[in-house]
Amino acid sequence: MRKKIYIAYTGGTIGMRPSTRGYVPAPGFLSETLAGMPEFNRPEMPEFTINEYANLIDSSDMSPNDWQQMADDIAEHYDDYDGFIILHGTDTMAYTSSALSFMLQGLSKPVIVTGSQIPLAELRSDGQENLLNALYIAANYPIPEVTLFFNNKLMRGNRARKLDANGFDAFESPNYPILIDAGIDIKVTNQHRKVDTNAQLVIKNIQAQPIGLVSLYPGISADVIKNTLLQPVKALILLSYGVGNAPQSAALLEQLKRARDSQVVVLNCTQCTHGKVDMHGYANGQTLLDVGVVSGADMTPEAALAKLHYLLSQPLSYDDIRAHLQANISGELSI
Ligand SMILES: NC(=O)C[C@H](N)C(=O)O
Repeated sequence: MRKKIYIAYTGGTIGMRPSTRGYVPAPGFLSETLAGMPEFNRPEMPEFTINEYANLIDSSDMSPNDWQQMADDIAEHYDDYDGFIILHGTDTMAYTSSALSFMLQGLSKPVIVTGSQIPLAELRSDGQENLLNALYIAANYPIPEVTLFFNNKLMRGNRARKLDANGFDAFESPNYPILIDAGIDIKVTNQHRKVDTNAQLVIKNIQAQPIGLVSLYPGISADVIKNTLLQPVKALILLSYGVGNAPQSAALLEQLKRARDSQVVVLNCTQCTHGKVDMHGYANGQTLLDVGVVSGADMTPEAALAKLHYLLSQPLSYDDIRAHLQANISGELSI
């Protein structure tokens, strides 16, 4: 029997059409375009249903409320389908796939987020290949995780990053092996979660949380951190240098101490694309540990932000949040 896949269409370039102000999402346009592509209805392909969202958006408009809408949508249709695809813009796709990896716990079915760099209706679009492969993989190589499919690679959703604004190979998984390499042969790399048929889906709700994010740069003033902490925020992500280093500025460290004293979690992620934070390596890193900064290890900034939204939405103490940040919840960090 053909598998049944549910497609939640949220917007993004894949379904856009040109306007006088650049590409915009257009209601009905994606389904209309797909109807003219017979390969989607070949007998090897699964059956699919498309739920086009009422408000199709460029993914730069995504917010945690939209993540919640997607999680609820999947929960509502979970028992009726064999797998789920989320069609999404590429700009914030890695944030959404990270957030959903924390929100959808106990998955026994695949959830694949995908989209394209050129609209499906245009010549040379990558949308057809991305969606066709995502559907085929959801039906035939079901991995019970939130994943991101792009340019023949299936990646863990909370490990993926958009690293190329213009190319078709826009996403990478810098700190974790890809899960499926969909070349001439489809190679499953065995780095994924295994199906547990007894797993029960549990939705963890997220409410938008006030989170600050500061990228360090030579000459940064402590006032930048001070002003970010005034917003107010419940957590601050510090994008530090290398293995987690920051300037030894007394004024800057004072601000981080004040954050700790007012129970604002400070999470240290590296500006480097590859590798992980280890604040024990240098004295400059050690001073951050001394003022209570938590290591983000090899988490991507996207996963770190989503994880903070997720943890701050739970009834957890400051110490609990610090502990959970350093623990592996959904495969987002290597310990
Ligand atoms: N390629 C894309 O989908 C980019 C678009 N701006 C979006 O994220 O919705």
